[in-house]
Amino acid sequence: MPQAEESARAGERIYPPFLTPPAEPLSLPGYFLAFVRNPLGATPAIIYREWTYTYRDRITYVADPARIKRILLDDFTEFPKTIIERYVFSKLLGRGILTAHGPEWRWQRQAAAPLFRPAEIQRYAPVMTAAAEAAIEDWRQLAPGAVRYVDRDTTRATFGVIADTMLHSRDPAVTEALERAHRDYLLPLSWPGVYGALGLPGWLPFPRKAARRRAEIDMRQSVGNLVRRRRAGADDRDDLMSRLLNAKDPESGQSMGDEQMVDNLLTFLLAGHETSAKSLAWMLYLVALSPEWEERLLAEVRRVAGDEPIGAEHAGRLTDVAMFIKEGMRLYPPISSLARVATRDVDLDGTPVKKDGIIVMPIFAIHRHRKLWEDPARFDPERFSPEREAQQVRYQYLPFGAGPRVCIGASFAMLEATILLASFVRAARFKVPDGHVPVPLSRIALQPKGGMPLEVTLRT
Ligand code: HEM
Repeated sequence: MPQAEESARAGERIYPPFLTPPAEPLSLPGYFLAFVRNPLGATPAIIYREWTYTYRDRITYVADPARIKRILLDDFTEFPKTIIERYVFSKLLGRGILTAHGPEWRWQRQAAAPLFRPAEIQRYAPVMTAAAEAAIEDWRQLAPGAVRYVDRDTTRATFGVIADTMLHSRDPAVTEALERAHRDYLLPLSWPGVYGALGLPGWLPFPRKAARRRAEIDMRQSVGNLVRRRRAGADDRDDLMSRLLNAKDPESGQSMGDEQMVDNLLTFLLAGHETSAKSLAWMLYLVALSPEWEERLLAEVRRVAGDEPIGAEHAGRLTDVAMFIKEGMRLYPPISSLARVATRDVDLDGTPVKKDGIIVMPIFAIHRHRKLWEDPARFDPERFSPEREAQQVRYQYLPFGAGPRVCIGASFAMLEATILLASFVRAARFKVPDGHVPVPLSRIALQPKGGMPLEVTLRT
């Protein structure tokens, strides 16, 4: 069974915890069980060192940047998203921007795109700064060194940011429905995932399926109420909600109905905070593991921002912070794999893939691939110094995906991570409780299993 390995330190070298992949190809029941427990544990070891690997004629793992470019960019219409997304998300996210295809996807993407232009994103910075300050304010109530599940703090902060920037609303009903969703929706998530991957029917039962369905209905209802209230009121705020309400499909001339609005708002609410929250929790863990980088980040933040609240005007100059964030997302990519389906029999530069075959791009493994990274398991933000980053191939580093379906929120997420991480490091010290080793667990976002407890001590 895969195990999280102890972080080992050899001098300055830090090897943060990893999940050992299965060395031998798994039997079908073995694959199924491993996937349900933790999809990362089903990723075969061979794909950490070879470019492709086909499992039972059905799933082709691809780690090669050139082939990935072809799938995600050059021939992207031939490799759409898979039935896995439909099984995992469709009742919740319907046919919104994340799950739709072709023209139906394109116009929704175009409708949302203006909100993610660089100038717009800068405007969201004060909300991000306020979210960081609020988390730090909570920590002020703690005794020095108190153990805190920092993933909960980062989740509260990033949820607040997305709700305030995209919806201008912190409706308690929406917050509660989404909090419950963590328990009832995310945990049984890998069941429909493995059904989709192995081509099994989606109606098969799985544990807590009814609770999951209730969570879906709950989340949709609470966001649906928001949409109805906005339609009813005279509200001219320029946010995601109003952009989407005013957008029109160029083919049909129709605007979005309530259901499609809910599809998209939920997509942004979930895609826009869960990933950022979990990656920030991993980054605070990495800060705690590396006193050297803690000092370096602190010195940079003080040099650039002094005691001022950290905002967009500082973010561009926080270059060590940016390197650290990129390395954090290399070792713990919030989305640990991407999947696409072949629409016809295809030869992927020597690797045959049958029509309807699933192609998995295992980002977690690609980010630790032996042919792509030197000493891949080592924590080393210097990999992302401008000189060394320039030598990387675009498609070897994929935290935000690539091609036309690249994460629309990538710059938003980078600014948010910079402001939050810089604010947190300047305000507090973090220590890993004795003997604690977090295990990476893939559930939409890559999370530390059971949460991320850290001892937090405010700097005076
Ligand atoms: C660290 C934070 C984040 C990470 C690592 C991340 C990662 C990703 C990845 C890998 C994809 C591509 C999925 C695929 O190709 O199958 C994606 C898509 C998407 N992300 Fe993000 N994301 C993050 C934050 C955000 C934020 C802050 C937002 C919104 C404010 C957002 C909204 C979306 C949306 C709407 C899509 C679907 C885009 C499309 O299909 O056109 N994400 N994200």
